[in-house]
Amino acid sequence: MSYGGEFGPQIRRVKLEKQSEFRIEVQRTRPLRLRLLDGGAEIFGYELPHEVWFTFPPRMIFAVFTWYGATIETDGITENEYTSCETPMMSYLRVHNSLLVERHRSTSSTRDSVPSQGPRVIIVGDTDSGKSTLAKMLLNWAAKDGWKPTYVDLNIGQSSITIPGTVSATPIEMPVDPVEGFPLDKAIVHYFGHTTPTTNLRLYKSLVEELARELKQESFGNAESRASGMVIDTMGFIVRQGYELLLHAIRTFNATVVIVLGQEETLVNDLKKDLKFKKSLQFVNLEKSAGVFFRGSDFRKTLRNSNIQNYFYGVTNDLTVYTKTVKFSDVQVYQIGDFPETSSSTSARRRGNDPLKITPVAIDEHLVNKVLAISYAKQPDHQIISSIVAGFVCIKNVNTGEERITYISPSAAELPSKTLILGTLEWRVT
Ligand SMILES: Nc1ncnc2c1ncn2[C@@H]1O[C@H](COP(=O)(O)OP(=O)(O)OP(=O)(O)O)[C@@H](O)[C@H]1O
Repeated sequence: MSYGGEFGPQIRRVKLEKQSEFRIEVQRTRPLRLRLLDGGAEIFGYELPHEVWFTFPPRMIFAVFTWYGATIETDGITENEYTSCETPMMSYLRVHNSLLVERHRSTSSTRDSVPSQGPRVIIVGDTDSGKSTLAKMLLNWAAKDGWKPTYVDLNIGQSSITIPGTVSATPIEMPVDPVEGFPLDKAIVHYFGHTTPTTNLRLYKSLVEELARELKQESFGNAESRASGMVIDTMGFIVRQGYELLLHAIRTFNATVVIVLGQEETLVNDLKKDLKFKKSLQFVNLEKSAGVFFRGSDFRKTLRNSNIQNYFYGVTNDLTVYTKTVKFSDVQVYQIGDFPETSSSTSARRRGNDPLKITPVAIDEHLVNKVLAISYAKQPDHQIISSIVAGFVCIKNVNTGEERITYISPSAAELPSKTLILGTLEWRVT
C-alpha cells in the first residue's frame, strides 16, 4: 500500500452514542485509518465490519453513523472532526422503507409474468445539499437488503461513478466500499466531455436520453434490476437551464419519486406545477444534513482533478498507469458540437452551429493534457452519441514531426477502438 509509513502512533478511540455520527474531514496531504471496534456503525449506508482498518485518502469527507452506539478507532490526524447527535437519518431511513414496500409490490404485481418496475427515485437540490450521499445510503441499504438497484449519475461536475464530464449508470449489487467508491466494471458510461452542461445543452440531454433508453432495454431482460428500480443523482444547478434539465431528467427516466433535499420551497412548488400531469409522481422533501460539507469552486476543481487522478492511479494510488505511443493514423479524434478551446483548429471552421454535429479534430499540440474518451462507435459519424465509451486516456505529448501521440492509460492493452472523443476536460499530473 503506497500510504505505508505515513501513519504515526496517533490511535484514538471515539465512543458514539446511539443515532449520532462522527464527521471527519481527512487532512489535505495525509490519509486517515479508521476501524470499528464495538457496536455497529456505517459510512453512508455501508456497514463497517469489526476490527478491519479502512484507509481514507487525503481530502475525503465522510461520517461514521451509528444506530445503536459504537466505538471506533482512528489512526492519524484529521483536518476537522466533530460528533453530532442531530442527523436526518431517521427521515432518510423512512424513505428507504417506503421504497422497499414499492419494490416488494412490484415483484408481486406481475403482468404477463413480467414484474412491474420498481421505484425510480430522482434526488434534486442545491449544490452541497447531500444528494450523492443520500443516493449512496439508499443504494447501500437496498443492496444490504438483497436488492440490485441501478445508480444513475447525471452530475457531470462532481461525478461519482467515473471521471467528471460523464453521464453514467451502474448496477449496485453489494454495498459500495466507502474508500473505493462505485465499481466501474459494469458501468455504462457516456462522455459529455465538459463539466458544465451549458457548454452543450443539446448534447447533455441527448446523452441522458441515450442512457435512459439503454437502461430501459437492459431492465427488460433483468427482473431483479427492474424490480429494484433506480436512484438518480443530479446536478446542483437548479435554476434556469439547470431547472429545465431537472424536468428533462424526471420525464426522461419516468421518475416515480422526486426527493428534494434542503428547504427548497420554490423548487418544490415549481416542479409540482410543471409536473402536475404526472399524477403518480410523489414528492418527498427531506432535510439537508448539517454534516454536508460546503465545497467552494477551488475545492471542487481540486476534487475534479483528484477524481481523474483516481481513474488513472487508483483511489489509494495502487494502479499502474501506462504511457503509450500511437501514430496519428492509428486514431481518429472527434468532437461533438462546438466549444471555444478548439475554435482555432482547422476543422472548426467547417462545423457550423449544430450542437450534435460530429467533426474530426486536427491532431496537434492543442490536445496535450486533454482527457479523451475511447468510443465504441463503429461508425463515428452516426454512432458517437449513442455509443458508450470504453474508458479514457490523457494526452501527454503530440509530436507533429513524427506524427506520434503519447498518452497515459490505466490499461496496458492496445486501444480497444480508434475513435476518440474530445471535450474541454483537461488533466495535468500534479
Ligand atoms: N453527514 C455528513 N457528515 C460529513 N460529511 C458529509 C455528510 N454528508 C455529506 N458529507 C460530505 O459533504 C460533501 C458534499 O456532499 P454530497 O456530495 O452528497 O453533496 P451533493 O449535493 O451531491 O453535491 P453537489 O451536487 O454539489 O455535487 C461530500 O464530501 C460528502 O462526503
